[in-house]
Amino acid sequence: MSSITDSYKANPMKPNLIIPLDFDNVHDVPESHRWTISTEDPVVDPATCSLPLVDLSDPNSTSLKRQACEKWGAFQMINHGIPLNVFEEVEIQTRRLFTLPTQQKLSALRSPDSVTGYGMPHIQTFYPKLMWTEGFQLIGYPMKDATKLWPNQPDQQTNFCDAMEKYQKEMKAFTEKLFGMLLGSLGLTLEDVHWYNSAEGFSKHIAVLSLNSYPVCPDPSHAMGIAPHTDTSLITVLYQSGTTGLQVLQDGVGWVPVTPIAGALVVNLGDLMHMVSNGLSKSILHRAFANNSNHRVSVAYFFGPPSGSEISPLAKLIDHDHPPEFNPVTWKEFLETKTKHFLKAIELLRNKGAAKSSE
Ligand SMILES: O=C(O)CCC(=O)C(=O)O
Ligand SMILES: [Fe+2]
Repeated sequence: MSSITDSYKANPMKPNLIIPLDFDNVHDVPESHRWTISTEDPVVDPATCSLPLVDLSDPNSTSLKRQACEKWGAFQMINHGIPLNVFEEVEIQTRRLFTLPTQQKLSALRSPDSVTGYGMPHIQTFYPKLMWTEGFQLIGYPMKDATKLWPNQPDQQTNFCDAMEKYQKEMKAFTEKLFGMLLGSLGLTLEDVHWYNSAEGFSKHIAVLSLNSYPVCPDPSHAMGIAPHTDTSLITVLYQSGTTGLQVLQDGVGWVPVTPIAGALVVNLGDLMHMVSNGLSKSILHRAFANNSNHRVSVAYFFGPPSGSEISPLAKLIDHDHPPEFNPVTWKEFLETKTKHFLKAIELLRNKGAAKSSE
């Protein structure tokens, strides 16, 4: 954990960019938040093109998973085995947090060089217009922030922290399994992953939980909920609370809306998965919009390796015809590169020699 924080310390966010809009007191989209949404990549009709849907209980879904990794870098999944009340409870607590008065939420404002607390996503740094969102990030049991958010409500502090702890526990067990399954679809096993073997399995894995809020917006076509980005994780599991807004970019097709399916979760494959799979698994570019009738919330669990582990294409995927596409890097170094160079980070780590030798 400490070295993830160090990566943010190296590139702290401008303090004024961390503070979300005072959503309680706006009735229009201010100029600072008014986006011209490019139509270069059109939004496609979800009836004609949609993310793959993987039934995790289906033993024959391996090739679908592989295709989802390679072609999309994302999928929805059903029959994941996580009880629905876990999501209901995390959604109730998430909404409870974001409907607090603005001043109350600001009492838990994230500091510029930190990972956890209330504020705008780090990617705000890379866009000239402000986003129509607010977030709260946490690792573990967030009692320090809960006492600031609900200073006179010890029961609420505990209920919030307990729901978040339970959710992270479920997600930890689940993402470990899912990571193994996705490796399996690429012809690999957990034993092929050096940091899995050297760090007592997954016990030192780093994960961050991000609660996202997209308040009702008077003019959603001129506002951006969360701007296009790839996740820095190995895998991200996203609960999108039954509200539309998420879109993924499919090359040559356009922005594909991810229509919520009751009980389903979205999986995004991140930059680290792209690198360890030697480019086989796509790191998906995605964005999300607010809407003008419902307050959209989402809960993203970012699953990554132990912070000091070396990220490099897995040895089993490398041979004469498949040289390593990326130079080895620690997660800490990658995060530093990403917080500085954003979407160009992956290209900066590309092994230029491999590109030449495979030409
Ligand atoms: O709210 C969503 O659907 C997407 C959130 C997201 O992309 C993120 O937290 O990284
Ligand atoms: Fe994301």
